[in-house]
Amino acid sequence: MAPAPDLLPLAAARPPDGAPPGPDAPDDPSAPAVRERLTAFADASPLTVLRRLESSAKGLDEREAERRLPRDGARPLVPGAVRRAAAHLARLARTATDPFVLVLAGLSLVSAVTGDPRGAVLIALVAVLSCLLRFRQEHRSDLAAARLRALTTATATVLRRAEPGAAPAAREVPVDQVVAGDVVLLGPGDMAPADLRLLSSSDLRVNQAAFTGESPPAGKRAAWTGTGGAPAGERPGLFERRELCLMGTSVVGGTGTAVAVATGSRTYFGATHRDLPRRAPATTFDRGVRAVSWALLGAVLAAVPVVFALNGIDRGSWSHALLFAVSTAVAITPEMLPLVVTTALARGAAVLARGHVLARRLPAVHNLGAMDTLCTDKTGTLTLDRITLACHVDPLGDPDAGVLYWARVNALWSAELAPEAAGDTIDEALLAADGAAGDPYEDVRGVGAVPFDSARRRATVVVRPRDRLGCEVVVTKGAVEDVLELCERVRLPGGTAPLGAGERDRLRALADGRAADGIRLLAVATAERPPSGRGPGPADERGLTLLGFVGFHDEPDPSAAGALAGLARLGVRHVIVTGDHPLAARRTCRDAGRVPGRTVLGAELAALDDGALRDLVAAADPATTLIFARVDPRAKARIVAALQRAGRTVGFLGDGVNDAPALRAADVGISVTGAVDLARESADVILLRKDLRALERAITGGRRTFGAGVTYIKIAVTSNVGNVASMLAASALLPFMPLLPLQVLAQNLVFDLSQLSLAYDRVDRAGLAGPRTFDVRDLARFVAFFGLIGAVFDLATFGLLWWALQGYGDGPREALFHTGWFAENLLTQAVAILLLRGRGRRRGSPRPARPVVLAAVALSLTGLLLPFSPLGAAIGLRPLPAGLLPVLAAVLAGYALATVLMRRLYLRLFRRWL
Ligand SMILES: Nc1ncnc2c1ncn2[C@@H]1O[C@H](COP(=O)(O)OP(=O)(O)OP(=O)(O)O)[C@@H](O)[C@H]1O
Ligand SMILES: [Mg+2]
Repeated sequence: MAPAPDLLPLAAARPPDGAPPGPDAPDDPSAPAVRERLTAFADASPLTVLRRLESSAKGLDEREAERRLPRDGARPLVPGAVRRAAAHLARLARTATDPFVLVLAGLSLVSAVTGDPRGAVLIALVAVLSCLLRFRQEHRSDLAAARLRALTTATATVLRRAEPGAAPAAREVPVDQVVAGDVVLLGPGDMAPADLRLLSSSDLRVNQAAFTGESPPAGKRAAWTGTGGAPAGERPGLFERRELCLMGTSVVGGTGTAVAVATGSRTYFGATHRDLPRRAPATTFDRGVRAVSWALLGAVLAAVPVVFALNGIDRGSWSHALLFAVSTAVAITPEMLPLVVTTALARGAAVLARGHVLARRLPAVHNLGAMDTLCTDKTGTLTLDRITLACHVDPLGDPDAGVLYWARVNALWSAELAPEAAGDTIDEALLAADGAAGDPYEDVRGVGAVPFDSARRRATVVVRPRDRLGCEVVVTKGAVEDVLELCERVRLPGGTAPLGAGERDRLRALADGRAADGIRLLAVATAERPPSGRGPGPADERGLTLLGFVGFHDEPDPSAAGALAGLARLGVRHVIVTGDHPLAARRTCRDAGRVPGRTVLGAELAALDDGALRDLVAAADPATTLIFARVDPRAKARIVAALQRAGRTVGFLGDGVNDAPALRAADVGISVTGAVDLARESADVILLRKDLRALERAITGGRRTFGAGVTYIKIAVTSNVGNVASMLAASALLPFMPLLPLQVLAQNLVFDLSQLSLAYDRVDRAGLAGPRTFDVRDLARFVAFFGLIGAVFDLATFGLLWWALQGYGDGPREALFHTGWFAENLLTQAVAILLLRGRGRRRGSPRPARPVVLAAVALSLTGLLLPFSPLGAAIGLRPLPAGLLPVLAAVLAGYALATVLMRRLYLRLFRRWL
């Protein structure tokens, strides 16, 4: 096998000053120490590095790797027990500093100071209980999420020998089993599994954006620059060192081999980031919640001073008035919101997992529900990526064995010289094709390769024919338009001829014709040159002569048509974003049962500014599929961003290295299990089976989860706002407080617990018909309509209670009034949950789930029975006289009837429910 191009003659290695540390050297985990160590590794020659790490270019043997594992590999950034304890503490701190808990703690303190120890203890209990509930739920969802993530961990390819003398073989191992001294093979889409010192490379480019924030990839070379002697101030930074690929960076193009010099917590990444900073943009749902929270905060700020003043002025006890005002503030806030949302999300993720869809991040479930546009690539998503050779033709379109021969030379030596980039389905199809003349393995010897990557859309090898001394052949194959640009001549049956403009047009038309038939056409071109003595670079692809074309079949995925039809029914628009030919994309689109719409080329895209691109995507016809063809990876991400600017919630489904930037930019990045590591690591959701129909169920699942959250918020805010409004009115009308502060809190707690059940409810089918949005105006309308009914019936209750309790003395009357209103509140709340959760059985809402029914029953029983218990007595409730029950029943019936009527009116007016 030919030597790898950038590999330094190892014998020339000279150990520089400041030799790098050996494998068993003690390590200082601080960032400066790590930087120092890595610099020493970069300064040293490859041979020195390998020697220091007691390894060789052939890799470690399995026994040695195993010996190093406990010390070196499988090392999480922080030991497991410490990490778990830290996570618990952090979670506890988070729940304990929740604003609601802080308010309760403050209230408890005020009660203690104002001489109400019983109140203080009760309030503290409420705070602790809510803390524990939330802690447990978050812990469980974190565990579930970690389990799901573990199913999709990345692997690395290392060279290992079965035993010390044996030949090395490439082996896939989980990233956490890579040890210092392991020789790692890098290809497009791989993530650096450790801090690596390159041993050889070919046109290697690495994305370091996670550290440097710069998106253009950085070129890397194994060449030893020997900067060891330079003064410290003039040394390049770690990321400018071309010899190093640091953990957390990923390969976007080219190939390389490298030795792992540091793993886990000893890496630069480990020293600087204890936790991977994954950008988690706010979901549509989060943005809605934030808007609601601000509105409620405004309501609290407006209500509290009024309540305080009314109760203080009227009744003289300012400390009591303060307590009451703060309790009112607590009553208005939907404290259970985070808990309900995480519970619903965890449930949603579990349901998705049953349908073989993994949510790597919980909030992605919401975005699945909100997604209104799905971008997909073509190859491997809409097609099966089962590529077979269809034709090999000369520039006139006639069958020609010579073209196939050179295409195979290119495929074989690409795979041979850059094995890390192997696995390309086009190359595999070429190698599997038989019937070609000559044996590229015997006739020529590879000198160097510039492997395929999506931005260049071509692959080049340089070979030396064995029968012709003093001659090298550059062989390029790739996308027709791109290769034609590089050609100066064309080989025709009579000999070669210069490639004029007319001839170029003819060749392009020939390629278009094939593409429209669904054939994937690659151009093949060669150039002869005297041996140059160095490896090839993109600059060598010059003065080529076009030999002809090789064409491939790629079967359409039979599940695609059904899946895309399903998406259309769900109201999700479809966009194709592909690196392939525009006509091939249109053909695939038609094969998948969709009408191809406007088709935009990568070159056109580059000429548009962001605003124009946004207008273009906004103007696309929703009934057709918008197509972007011949786009490179960065343009894919740009298209996603443009759709987002046009107000869409965008999903991106892709499996290639060229999809990674778009997967990250999308609201939901979706990938499949077979995808390259980089694509899977960039995605939020993974389809465990390669069946697009799973996506339809996942979207419905996302909408359910979104719907459950919205239902909770609507019901909670409606009843809280209605309740506080009547509390305000009562403060002004009554000679005493309508409820004692403790009673307000107790009532609030039971409300919240009962509303928790909504996370388990069945969702109104109408909520699944289209992408979910969170419309704050719609929420405000809902609250105004139904909160009003609540307040009206509260006031009716006040009047009736006032009238019914005439015969009692001042003290008992006040206590009974409190009890009556307390009971009535809980009963109406139970009715509200059952009636507001959907548009009604007759209009197609499903029956409430059992937890919801149980919650409603428990709520009613608490309202009726708590006054008879010691706990009720402790918060100042008295047993209700039997005579009051008919009064309560009448109000309740009135409330239920009014709500049903209002629901009908509301639906007629606004034609939508939750
Ligand atoms: N191994 C290869 N050698 C040479 N050229 C190739 C090779 N593989 C692909 N190409 C060319 O590069 C183009 C772009 O490939 P890329 O992988 O970016 O996208 P794609 O796989 O065609 O499409 P999609 O984005 O839908 O997955 C291909 O259409 C083809 O013309
Ligand atoms: Mg692809």
